[in-house]
Amino acid sequence: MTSPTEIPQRPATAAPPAVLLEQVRRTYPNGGGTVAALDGVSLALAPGSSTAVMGPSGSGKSTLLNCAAGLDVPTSGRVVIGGTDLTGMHPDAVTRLRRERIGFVFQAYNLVGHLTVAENIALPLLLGGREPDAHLRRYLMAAVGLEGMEDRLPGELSGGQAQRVAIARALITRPAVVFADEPTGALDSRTGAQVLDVLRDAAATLRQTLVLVTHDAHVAATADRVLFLADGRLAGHLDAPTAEQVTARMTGLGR
Ligand SMILES: Nc1ncnc2c1ncn2[C@@H]1O[C@H](COP(=O)(O)OP(=O)(O)OP(=O)(O)O)[C@@H](O)[C@H]1O
Repeated sequence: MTSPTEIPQRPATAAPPAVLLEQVRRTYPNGGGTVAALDGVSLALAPGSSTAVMGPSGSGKSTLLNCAAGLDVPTSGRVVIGGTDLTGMHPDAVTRLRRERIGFVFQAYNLVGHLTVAENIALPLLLGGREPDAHLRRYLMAAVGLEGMEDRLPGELSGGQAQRVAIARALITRPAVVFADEPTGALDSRTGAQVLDVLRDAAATLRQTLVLVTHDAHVAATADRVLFLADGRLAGHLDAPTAEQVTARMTGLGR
């Protein structure tokens, strides 16, 4: 098993925010008018920090993640990833930036059914014309507890194992920022907790910035900061909170 300390680290520099949002607004057509899924959200996330995003259903959490990760385009406002402004960028350039600097873990795993575990993990690199780093791949397989399962197909995996593959796939490009949208939402609570430990430990080892949407106060309480959304707007934050504090704040938001 490869020691995490053998993985080359990103240099610690006085870097710009890993993620910067300025007055981000995203509207969708709704009947004759529009609905604002995000209504002027501004935030800055420090490199290497972990942030949980919480809020009632429909408050804009997924829209926030999708806009911040370049998967969706704000109607107005700016998204800046590690100093690179996505505003007005050609979609191909956004795709490249996403492949190189952003990892995304979805609730539904989104693995490619006819590719093996090893092929799924290597996919983001192969799509970008890069070869997987064998050393990092071995480290990630061990870190997510999938050693020996390289040749399995997604259909032969449990939900927890599939999400571990998705995590390894999100980290194989050594992204600066990892976004996870309810990554444990489809798992039982014990498996979910294990998968989350894997994600947190690997992100910390690789010094990645982690942004996580969750409905679980215990999960949120493991982050450095919890951001609360209501009706598409930021409705406060808590730093290093307990699960009880998070639950109390969510209750205050009407959940
Ligand atoms: N593609 C879309 N077209 C129209 N409306 C949308 C679209 N995507 C999201 N919305 C609306 O925007 C609002 C925010 O949705 P979003 O999925 O971001 O919320 P959420 O907080 O992630 O919700 P949940 O916790 O239920 O997943 C909701 O009112 C939703 O109906």
